[in-house]
Amino acid sequence: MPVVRVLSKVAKQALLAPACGCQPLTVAIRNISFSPRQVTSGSDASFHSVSFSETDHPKVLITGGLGQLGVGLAKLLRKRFGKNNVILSDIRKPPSNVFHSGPFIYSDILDYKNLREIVVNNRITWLVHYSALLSAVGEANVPLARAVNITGLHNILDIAAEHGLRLFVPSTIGAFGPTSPRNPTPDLCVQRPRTIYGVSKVHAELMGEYYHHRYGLDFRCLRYPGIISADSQPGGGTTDYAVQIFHDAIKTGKFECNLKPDTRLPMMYIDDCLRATLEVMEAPAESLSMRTYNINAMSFTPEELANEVQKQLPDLQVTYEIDSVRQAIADSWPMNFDDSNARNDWGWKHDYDLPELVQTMLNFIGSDSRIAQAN
Ligand SMILES: NC(=O)C1=CN([C@@H]2O[C@H](COP(=O)(O)OP(=O)(O)OC[C@H]3O[C@@H](n4cnc5c(N)ncnc54)[C@H](O)[C@@H]3O)[C@@H](O)[C@H]2O)C=CC1
Ligand SMILES: CC(=O)[C@H](N)C(=O)O
Repeated sequence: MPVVRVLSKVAKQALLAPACGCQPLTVAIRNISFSPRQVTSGSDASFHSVSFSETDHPKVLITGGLGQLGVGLAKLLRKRFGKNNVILSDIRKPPSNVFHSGPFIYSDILDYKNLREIVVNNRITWLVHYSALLSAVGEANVPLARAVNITGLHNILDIAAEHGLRLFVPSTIGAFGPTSPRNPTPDLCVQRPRTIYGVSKVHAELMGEYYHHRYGLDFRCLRYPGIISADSQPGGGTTDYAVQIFHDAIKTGKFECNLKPDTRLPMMYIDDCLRATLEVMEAPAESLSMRTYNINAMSFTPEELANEVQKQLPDLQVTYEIDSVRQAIADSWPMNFDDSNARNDWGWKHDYDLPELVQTMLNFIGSDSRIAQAN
């Protein structure tokens, strides 16, 4: 009898066996046609929560952790759960300050066995899956984006379901498209994105929710707006202009914007984004009426952002040289994001609006460049 069928039979017998106080048999989801963690539809979502009663803190693995968001998230989670309880991973070589700030491990999400080994050997309980190719770089390399964002996600889902992990996968405003309502965009509406990035993120939302209902996976997902950060560079997205303007304003006093001046997009300062991520991961399962939420802070156009920066740096010169790929993407994305479900269900509240964002970014980058000049 083929191995798969033997495993399937053993697992079925284990499920059918009378209650004996034994641990349920955990069999790799990949090797059988159903999961021992399978639940009937309509069952209480709170059943799915990983219990931390045996340990004070979750043990967290962050994939794709050397991008714009991962290092900041590791810092926040390490403050809360302890340095050694949060492992950053990526396929890139970490800079020395990151390498020395806490555990770092090589992990290619396309290597399923390596992922499983990391999860098992480190007794991981939470997985934050940040690896991805963003919207603009995804359009430049569709086969790679498809592999990382879709095949990689399948590996992550299977590992998380097999090992009973709480799984966070970020989605994005890019999961909506030209036929979605754009002003505002609610949680539930038509989603027909026109980028491989958007298609892969809708796929991630649906697969995560499916694994939640089918296998009891504790899947949690936030659709982030464009994220703005001072100490980490964005990885090739459509909203990158809103980070670059601060660096150019301070370094050269000139900024060439690749989107039209009136392109309105939802945006958020990184501290709000990372705090939202921690909050939704810590939210009691019974407070989550959904598993994928929009979160928002502000919406602005390049012109409005430039005007706000010019209040502090009046000499800043802004010109526009439109990138047609990015502009087409931005024109299909939400202009305003409705995040009322996140606010009602688990108390989401942003701290930074446009004036605070601009002040914080200029202070941060300004003090960095003064230090660099002094050295
Ligand atoms: N930064 C933003 O504005 C937003 C980000 N998000 C999502 O948040 C997550 C993190 O975003 P960022 O940090 O900005 O992305 P990023 O592009 O800066 O970083 C992604 C990381 O994934 C890594 N990676 C690529 N292929 C990999 C592989 N095969 N195995 C392991 N790692 C691999 C890269 O080396 C990179 O460090 C992504 O899933 C993104 O879609 C969602 C909305 C907005
Ligand atoms: C909004 C995002 O998902 C990202 N910053 C991008 O522009 O691709």
